[in-house]
Amino acid sequence: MKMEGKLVLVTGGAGFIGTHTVVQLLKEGFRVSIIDNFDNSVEEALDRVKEVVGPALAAKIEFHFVDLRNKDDLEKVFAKSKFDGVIHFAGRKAVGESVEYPRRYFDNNLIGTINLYEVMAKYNCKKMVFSSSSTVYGQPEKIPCVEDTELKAMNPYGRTKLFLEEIARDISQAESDWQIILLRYFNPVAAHESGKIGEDPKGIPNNLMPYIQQVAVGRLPELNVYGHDYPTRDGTAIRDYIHVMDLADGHIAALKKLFTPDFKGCVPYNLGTGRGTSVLEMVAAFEKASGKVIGAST
Ligand SMILES: NC(=O)c1ccc[n+]([C@@H]2O[C@H](COP(=O)([O-])OP(=O)(O)OC[C@H]3O[C@@H](n4cnc5c(N)ncnc54)[C@H](O)[C@@H]3O)[C@@H](O)[C@H]2O)c1
Ligand SMILES: O=c1ccn([C@@H]2O[C@H](COP(=O)(O)OP(=O)(O)O[C@H]3O[C@H](CO)[C@@H](O)[C@H](O)[C@H]3O)[C@@H](O)[C@H]2O)c(=O)[nH]1
Repeated sequence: MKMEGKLVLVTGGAGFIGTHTVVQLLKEGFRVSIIDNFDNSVEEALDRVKEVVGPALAAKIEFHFVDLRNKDDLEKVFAKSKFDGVIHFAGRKAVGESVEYPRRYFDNNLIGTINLYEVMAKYNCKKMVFSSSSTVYGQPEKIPCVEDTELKAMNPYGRTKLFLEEIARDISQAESDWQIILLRYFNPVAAHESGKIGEDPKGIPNNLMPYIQQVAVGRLPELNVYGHDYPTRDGTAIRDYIHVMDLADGHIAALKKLFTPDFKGCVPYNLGTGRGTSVLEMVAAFEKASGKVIGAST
């Protein structure tokens, strides 16, 4: 299907998954408009995206420094351009922080997304790919989880994702012209092969992979391995890690599906590999690939 020239709005496009997805969107022929408030990213990430894609494709990116909670600013972006669809990454994502400061998560993730739906409706843009998370399955009794596994969020961050999924389902149920895909990511890791973009969160990383990376380059002294008595092969917790470029391609596939004439309603898809890796296996794989020893508390 020809995507040449279609204009996609990418919220949170300066972030980890956003930057990698923008690269793939441009390569597929889309034009990209990015909204970000640099809450967890830096402007340089967008310069790096431009370097990766080269000047011809870089000319197809526009950027708006906007916080989604500011509906007036958001409206100005929609008033300027007619978007063919939206990929919505923007939000906060740290589970621990969400337990300590739940209102931050309700404010950013819920209000920001509700504003986005309102403005999209007003400007008749009704195609959305939404960043959900495998966290909506809580601690599933049976793995691998499939899309109709029971949904059960276990912390404020997870609850925002679950609420936002319910909101998407309610909107598409009530208004049949919406087309929404909910992508439930497992654990995104790694970086673009150029090494020019990657995962570089502000402050001390919450996630395993960027933490290991910062130990490798000497920014952090050692990795604390959380938990050694899980019922797993080496006692450390197992996750399903998916390469961020595969995840980015998953967004292109989802977006293309929204442009097929027979797609209707709101549909969830898992984005993972179906394979589990323990924390210690992840450390060993990183050591092998990088040639560096990762100091880890045992
Ligand atoms: N990385 C993961 O492990 C993971 C797993 C499952 C789901 N997700 C979801 O995927 C999405 C993207 O995750 P990521 O890893 O790229 O995170 P990220 O923090 O790197 O990117 C999010 C981007 O959104 C921006 N942002 C946040 N709030 C905003 C607001 N109110 N207005 C405008 N911009 C705002 C941030 O500055 C950042 O650039 C998030 O919704 C996250 O919850 C991530
Ligand atoms: O310093 C660290 C950091 C993590 N871990 C462990 O490493 C594994 C992976 O942790 P992390 O990268 O934080 O992933 P999750 O806890 O699975 O949470 C991520 O994956 C979820 C499902 O996709 C998303 O919803 C969340 O936003 C995202 O933070 C877990 O067992 C952690 O206990 C450590 O041992 N030490």
